[in-house]
Amino acid sequence: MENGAAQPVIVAIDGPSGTGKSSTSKAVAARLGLSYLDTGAQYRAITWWMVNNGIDIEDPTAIAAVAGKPEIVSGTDPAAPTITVDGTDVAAPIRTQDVTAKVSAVSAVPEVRARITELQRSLAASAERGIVVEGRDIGTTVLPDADLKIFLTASPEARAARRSGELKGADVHSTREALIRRDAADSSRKTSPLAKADDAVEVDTTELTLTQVIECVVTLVEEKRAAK
Ligand SMILES: Nc1ncnc2c1ncn2[C@@H]1O[C@H](COP(=O)(O)OP(=O)(O)OP(=O)(O)O)[C@@H](O)[C@H]1O
Ligand SMILES: Nc1ccn([C@@H]2O[C@H](COP(=O)(O)O)[C@@H](O)[C@H]2O)c(=O)n1
Repeated sequence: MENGAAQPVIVAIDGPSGTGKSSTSKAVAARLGLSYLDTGAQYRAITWWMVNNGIDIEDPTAIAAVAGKPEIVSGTDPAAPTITVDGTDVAAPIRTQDVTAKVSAVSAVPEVRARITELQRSLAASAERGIVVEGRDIGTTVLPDADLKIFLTASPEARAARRSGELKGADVHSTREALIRRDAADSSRKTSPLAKADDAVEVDTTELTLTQVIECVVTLVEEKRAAK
């Protein structure tokens, strides 16, 4: 590129729950001076709004009818990512067990996905230096032309152990069952299910430390940048 300015790089990181997408994406973006977008937080935010507004989350027609109402704003600084709904900071309430249990039903509604996908594409397009976007359908649907696509995996046992550590000793067995249930719902929905893009690099993180995963992804991004 002219004047030595680096071209923006778009990185898509997908995978099932608890594979390390958020931790990896945030760290990679911070290391490389890129923006960062947690798309799961956006689906959680719209779910939080539905619950708060008394929408029956078992009724896709009711969800579809109001999917355009909440204004969801994501801050993409990897050092301090933010998420607001109609101006309210929802970073904490979107992480409750209640929202986690309901988010797959809301995110399966095509009108919700269309709305959130538009937001994601617009944020990616405006990221001057590039962006790391993590989710379930980024490589397949949201940003099919991403420069680099990564699909993170890990055994259900490793993921449950990581999550229950995070949830201060939550029962590993029930955590594992809940992860598997959410992945099954996300993988089986009709509209842009959780899936590995054909051209994604799969990284199994079961036996890797978080630092090793971050190094692996940083190397892959740098290789792509060098080849651009
Ligand atoms: N390779 C790893 N080794 C050990 N722990 C890890 C590893 N990667 C992530 N973790 C830890 O596992 C937990 C889940 O990671 P993270 O939230 O990044 O996963 P995720 O894929 O974004 O999950 P979700 O899709 O449910 O949001 C965190 O506590 C994180 O610190
Ligand atoms: N691209 C995406 C990202 C997320 N979802 C849905 O949101 C849920 C929460 O995601 P977390 O990463 O915060 O755990 C997830 O279970 C999906 O239902 C999605 O559909 N597409």
